[in-house]
Amino acid sequence: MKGNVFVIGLGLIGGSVSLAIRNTHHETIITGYDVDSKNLRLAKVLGLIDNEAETIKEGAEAADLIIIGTPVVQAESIISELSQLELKQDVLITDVGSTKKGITSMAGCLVEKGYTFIGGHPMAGSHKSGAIAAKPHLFENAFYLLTPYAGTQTDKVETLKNWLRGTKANFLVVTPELHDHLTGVISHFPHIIASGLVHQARNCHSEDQLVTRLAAGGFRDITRIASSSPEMWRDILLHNKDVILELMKEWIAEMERVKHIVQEEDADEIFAYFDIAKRFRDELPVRSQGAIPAFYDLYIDVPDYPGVISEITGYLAQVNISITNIRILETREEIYAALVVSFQTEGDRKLAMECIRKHTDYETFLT
Ligand SMILES: NC(=O)C1=CN([C@@H]2O[C@H](COP(=O)(O)OP(=O)(O)OC[C@H]3O[C@@H](n4cnc5c(N)ncnc54)[C@H](O)[C@@H]3O)[C@@H](O)[C@H]2O)C=CC1
Ligand SMILES: O=C(O)C(=O)Cc1ccc(O)cc1
Repeated sequence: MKGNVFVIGLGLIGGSVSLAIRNTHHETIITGYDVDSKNLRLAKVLGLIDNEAETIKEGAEAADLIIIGTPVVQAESIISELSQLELKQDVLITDVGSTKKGITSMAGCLVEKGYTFIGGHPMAGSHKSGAIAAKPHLFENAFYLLTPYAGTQTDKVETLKNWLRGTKANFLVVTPELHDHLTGVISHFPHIIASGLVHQARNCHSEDQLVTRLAAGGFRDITRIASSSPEMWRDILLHNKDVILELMKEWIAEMERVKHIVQEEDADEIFAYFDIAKRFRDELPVRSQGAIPAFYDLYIDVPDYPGVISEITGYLAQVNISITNIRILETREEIYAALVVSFQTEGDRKLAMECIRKHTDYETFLT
């Protein structure tokens, strides 16, 4: 497609969307704006955008597509600022925020002026931030939820999908209310629980320092999302307060039930609690990306000898496979493997597994 795209907020998400558009629509000019002038400069140097704008007005009034890539709280004031400007009448305005009800309701001021606002949420990301972390393939196979303002023509939604097709994401149109409920269940609330588990370990740590050593393996994995940006999660919780409070009520009731069956030593009910959860989890799709980043971890059962890590990384380097993380499991209780190597994509993990199998007889596992 041809035209002017304006991206406000060139962090991990705004920058990644910008790159995906740049890689697909070669005749498009992408202008960027960021309150952090160093980050804006970096976005230009890294090729995320073609031009830098000094103000929102400068970029917005020439734009055919405006993407708000800022945190959710700032997105609301930017929407208000946009509604005061003389935008092109057929401009499309979207955002990337993790919550949709508040932002879409705020966008009423744009709709009143005849502009089209379609809320957006590409559901993939990481704990990294800023232009430096942006990647064109961040959203590949991820869900990209769209929440058009009531009454938006479907051809506008199709035009937005066309602009965004380079993300290679799976688009789904939902209402802002459904969006906030679903993401509350599968993304926002799990972040509270992950942080809660870390708090519990921290409290125990003050009594017994051994807890941090024992927490190295599985505990680290299930609480990984607790290392995400505290600012971002603060804003998300404040924006999705009603849903979070409702889920918390249900969670507390469920925990009371678990407490009761443990107290009563009701073995059948305790078994059913785990069994029902296991069955539901085992049936969850594994192929597409969900809101919480996938692991792409490969477990390698290596013998314990000095130099084994460089042996493995050496084989992977020979075939140019990049590693994002490598660690040794201190306990072997759950899976019979000692080295965990993480990759950026499923493809890299598959190649790595073939490579290790070719060069060694170490067993490899996916979880
Ligand atoms: N990080 C993640 O994994 C995901 C985040 N999101 C959502 O995407 C949005 C952005 O998050 P990230 O890209 O991770 O954050 P980020 O911190 O990497 O980027 C945000 C950028 O917005 C800029 N900014 C802040 N206020 C601004 C303003 N008033 N005007 C112009 N620029 C401004 C910042 O300087 C920064 O460069 C948030 O709403 C978040 O909820 C959505 C999906 C995943
Ligand atoms: O980095 C994390 O913790 C994630 O779970 C990724 C993520 C964060 C926010 C979203 O709205 C969607 C995905």
